[in-house]
Amino acid sequence: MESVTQDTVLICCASIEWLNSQNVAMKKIIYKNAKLILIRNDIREMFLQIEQDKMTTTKLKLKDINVFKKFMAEGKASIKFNAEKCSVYISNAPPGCLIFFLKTLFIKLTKDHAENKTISKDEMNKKLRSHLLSEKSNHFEEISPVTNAELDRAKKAVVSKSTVTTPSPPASKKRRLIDAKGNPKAAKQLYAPSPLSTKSSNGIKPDDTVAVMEVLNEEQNQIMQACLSGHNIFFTGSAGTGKSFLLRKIIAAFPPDGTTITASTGVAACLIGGLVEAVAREVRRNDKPFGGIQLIICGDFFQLPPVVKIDRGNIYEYKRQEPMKRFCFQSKSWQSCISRCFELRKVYRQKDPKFIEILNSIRIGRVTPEITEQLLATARQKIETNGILATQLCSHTKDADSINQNKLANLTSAEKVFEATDSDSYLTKTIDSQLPVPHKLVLKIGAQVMLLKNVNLSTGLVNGARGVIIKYTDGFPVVQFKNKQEYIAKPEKWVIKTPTGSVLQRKQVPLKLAWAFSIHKSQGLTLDCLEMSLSKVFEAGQAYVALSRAQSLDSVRIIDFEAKTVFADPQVLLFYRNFRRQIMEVPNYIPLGQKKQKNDLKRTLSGLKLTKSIMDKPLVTIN
Ligand SMILES: Nc1ncnc2c1ncn2[C@@H]1O[C@H](COP(=O)(O)OP(=O)(O)OP(=O)(O)O)[C@@H](O)[C@H]1O
Repeated sequence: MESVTQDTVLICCASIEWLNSQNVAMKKIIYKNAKLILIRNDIREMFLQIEQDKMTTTKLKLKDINVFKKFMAEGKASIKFNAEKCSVYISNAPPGCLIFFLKTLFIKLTKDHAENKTISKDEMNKKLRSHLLSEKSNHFEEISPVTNAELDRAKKAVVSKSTVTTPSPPASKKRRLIDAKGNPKAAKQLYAPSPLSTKSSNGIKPDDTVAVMEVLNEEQNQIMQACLSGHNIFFTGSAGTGKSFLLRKIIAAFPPDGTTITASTGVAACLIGGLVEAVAREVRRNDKPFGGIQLIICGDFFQLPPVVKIDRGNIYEYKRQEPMKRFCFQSKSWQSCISRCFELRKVYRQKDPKFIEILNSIRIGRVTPEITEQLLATARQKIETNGILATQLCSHTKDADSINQNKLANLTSAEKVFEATDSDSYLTKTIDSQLPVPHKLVLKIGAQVMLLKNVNLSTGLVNGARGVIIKYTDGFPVVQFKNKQEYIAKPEKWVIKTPTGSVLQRKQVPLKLAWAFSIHKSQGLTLDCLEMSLSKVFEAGQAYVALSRAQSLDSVRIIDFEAKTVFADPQVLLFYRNFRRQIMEVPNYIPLGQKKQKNDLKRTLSGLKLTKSIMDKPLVTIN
């Protein structure tokens, strides 16, 4: 399917249904590969044009409409045209594109509504009359990009709840998250910039809103463009370089029906690399790798390796070899399947270059006496503020679970249980294994918790923010965060797609007990205030994962540390050494964030004639 990045065009499936006066469906047209375009006529009325193969075209006037966008994240929405008595049902749209398409629609209609208010009825009639009498044929053009002024006006319209001609559902029906002081949650979704561009594709100049922080950087944008042009991609990068952030944007840029999300570095990926790759070619009768299915693989192999069960009779056991193959880059088809590799270089989670240097060194298993000294010096620092205790990161899950249970039991306040609503109650365990949010959440006043959703980036209410339960309001827990912000935690929705393509959903209060986590469970998180004991870590990359959750050395307390427990998997070190070499030798391996230098590309690195720029990078060193 063609990928389009403008916010005024949407590629999706669309069906249009017309009703008669008794609200019975009279006619239905289905467009499997529809192109929806926002257009205007000569008198600036807005229309939705629906076409397929530039042949069949339907134009519907965007006036007196209702937009239903509850399932936008699944690539679905519908627009009801009240005057025409018809509805357009959109499905299989890339969710990111759908959000921006509807956002543009909303902003433009808000602007038109404001302008129409200032034009008298007489003026309007005059305009209409001259249009009808004009001999020119009816002329349509695509609407212009959203401007700053339009954006500002639309924001004000949201705040003042003006909804007369806006495409949003009625204000009373809108889900409004409020903070404990009764302030509405920022309407961030409507104003987040396009996930497909480094700056908003609308030409909206970044301002100081929440959205600006979420724009793809140049490195990330290069990867996005490579994905959109259909290449098989592998992208990597150290902790905090935005791999998960980018992956979410990539997922949002593809139509949901043809997109499956699976484990990236795990055993599943290994198996896929061998057996399923061949099956895919056979089934699809296509000799290209994976039968032509586009692969986008992302991960940092220096972080925790996949957990491999090696019991007798286990399906992973039968092909076990020494050394054990547990990374997807070890599979036979890796070289043939992946056509482009990228490495993200800009670290976002940490700002302090010294801390980043320490982390880079630990990542490859290298610990100097200075690093040990710096880490051990944190044992004495006080990191607790405003009643928020440090989260303890444990090397073993059972230690973390027992800390949380004991601490909760020690609180004297009454217990309150929050049960999730799952779309399929028989699949609760499957949902549990895929989501961070528990099915059953037991809280008490005084419980230390962590937020599991981005609620408001500008006020620091983000995934991973640490807080404490201070009271209940309307039955919902009120959390006070480290920065003293208060927030009423109402149920939020999580949607996951299983490998078979079915969609599962959970609604739950977005909190989790946070006195302690296992290091394995902390993967992927950014944490506020951390305490860890690193003398018992047992796995390659485990110390690196634990330490790299922190944003700075000031927010972490390392109780004990032994250099010998820090190590990297030799196979991973080898992979990255070759990866770096290939980056310099083969144009398909793209070093991001630096200009390609002709000489560098020509220069071969055999005989270890490494260029200075490579020598400076810790990844090429094997201890
Ligand atoms: N382009 C960007 N602009 C602003 N913030 C960004 C950008 N990219 C990523 N971030 C932020 O950086 C932080 C780390 O991102 P993310 O968790 O995606 O990193 P990661 O590479 O997946 O880390 P890890 O490997 O440790 O899981 C997040 O808070 C994310 O919002």
